[in-house]
Amino acid sequence: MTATKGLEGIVATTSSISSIIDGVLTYRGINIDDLAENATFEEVVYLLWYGKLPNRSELDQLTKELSDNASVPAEVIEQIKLYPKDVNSMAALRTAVSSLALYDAEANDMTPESNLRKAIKLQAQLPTIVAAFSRIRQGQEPIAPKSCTSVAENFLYMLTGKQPEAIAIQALDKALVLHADHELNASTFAARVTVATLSDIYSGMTSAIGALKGPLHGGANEAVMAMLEEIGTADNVTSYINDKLANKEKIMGFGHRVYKNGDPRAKHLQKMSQELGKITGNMNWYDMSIQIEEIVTGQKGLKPNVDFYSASVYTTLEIPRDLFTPIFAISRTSGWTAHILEQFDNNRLIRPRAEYTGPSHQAFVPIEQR
Ligand SMILES: CC(=O)SCCNC(=O)CCNC(=O)[C@H](O)C(C)(C)COP(=O)(O)OP(=O)(O)OC[C@H]1O[C@@H](n2cnc3c(N)ncnc32)[C@H](O)[C@@H]1OP(=O)(O)O
Ligand SMILES: O=C([O-])CC(=O)C(=O)O
Repeated sequence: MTATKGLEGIVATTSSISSIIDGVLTYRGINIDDLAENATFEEVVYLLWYGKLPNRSELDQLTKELSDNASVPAEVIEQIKLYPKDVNSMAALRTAVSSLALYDAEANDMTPESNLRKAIKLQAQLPTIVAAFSRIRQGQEPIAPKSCTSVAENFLYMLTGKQPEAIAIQALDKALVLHADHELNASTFAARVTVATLSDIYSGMTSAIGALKGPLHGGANEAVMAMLEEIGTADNVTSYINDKLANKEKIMGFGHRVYKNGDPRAKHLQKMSQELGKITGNMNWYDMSIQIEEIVTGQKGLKPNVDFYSASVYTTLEIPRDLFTPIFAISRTSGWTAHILEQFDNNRLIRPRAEYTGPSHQAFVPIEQR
C-alpha cells in the first residue's frame, strides 16, 4: 500500500452536483461563467439541491422558504451573547451551527424529507447567525431577518440595520453564486465523511465549517486581506512579495490543488473588485492585488484562486475582514447540504487506509522497566 499525500488526484466518490473538467467548473452541467453572469444565489441553491434551474414559482417558493426559516432559536442567540467578544468568527459559527441541532426537534430524523427541510433551515439560518455574531460582539442587538428578500440583501440588512444599496446586494449575490459549490473540496469531503457514518446533517455541517476555517482553504480570503493591509500601499508590493517568495512563504490566494491554469471564478471577482473600487473611489486594494498577481504569476506561475479578489471585493463593501470566511460558509452551505443529501441518497461508509510508517515488531516493555 502506497499513500498519495493529500489524496491528490484520487477519485473518492461519484457526484452529479458540480464538476471541474479541463479547468471548467460547472454546477449541474451549467458553466460557472453563465451562472455568474445570469443567475441569482437562490437560483443556484435550487439548482444544487434539485438538479435543475427553478421556474418563477419554484424560485419564489424557495426565496419565501429561506426567509421564513431565517430566524435562529433564541437560545442560540443567548449563547452567542456569552461568547468571548474576541473569539474567532469561524469558531463562533462552528459552535453556533452545532448548537442549532440542540433546538431542532427533527435533528436526528434521517428521512429524506426531514433532511431537505434541515438543509433549507441551515441555508436560511447561517446568514442570521453571522450577522447576529457580528452585532453582538460590537455591543449591538441582533436584527431580525426581513421576509421575502434574497439571502444577500437580508444578510447585509441584518449586518448593518440599514437597507443596503443595490450595487452591494448585486456584488454579494454574485460572490455567493461563485462560492456555492466546488466538487470534492476539503470541507465538502469532511461533510461527506461525517455523514457517511449516518451521523446527522448538523454534524456534517459542523465538520465542514471546521475544515473551511483553515487558511489553506476558505480561511485564505481573510489571510489575503491581512496581507494587503500589512503591505499598505502599492509602493510596498514588490519588496514585500519578493521577500516572501525568497523566504519560500506562501502567498495567500494563489495556487490550487485542481486548477493549474487558473481558477475560472477569479476573473469574475477581479472584475467586481475593479468596478467596486471605481464606484467607491478607492482603487488601492485592487491596484495592489493586480501588482501582486503580476509578480506571483510571473515568478511562480501561480494564478489567483477564488479567495484572492474576494478579499478586496468584501472590503470595498465595508464588510469586516473576519467575516469573509463566514460569508464563504453561508454560500457553501448550499453545496455542503447538496453533497450531504447526495451522500445519504447512496451511502457507503468512507474509510480509506493508511500506509503504516511506524516501527514494527516492538516488544511490550512493562512499565517498571521503561
Ligand atoms: C477556496 C480554496 O480553498 S482555494 C485555496 C485557498 N488557499 C490558498 O490560497 C492558500 C495558498 N495556496 C496554497 O497553499 C496551495 O496552493 C493550495 C493548498 C491551495 C494547493 O496546494 P497543493 O496542490 O497542495 O500544492 P502544495 O501546497 O503542495 O504546493 C506545491 C508547490 O507550490 C508552491 N505553492 C503552492 N501555492 C503557493 C502559494 N500560494 N504561494 C507560494 N508558493 C506556493 C508550494 O510551496 C510548493 O512548492 P515546492 O514544490 O517548491 O515545495
Ligand atoms: O476545491 C478546492 O480544493 C478549494 C476550492 O477552490 C473551493 O472549495 O472552492
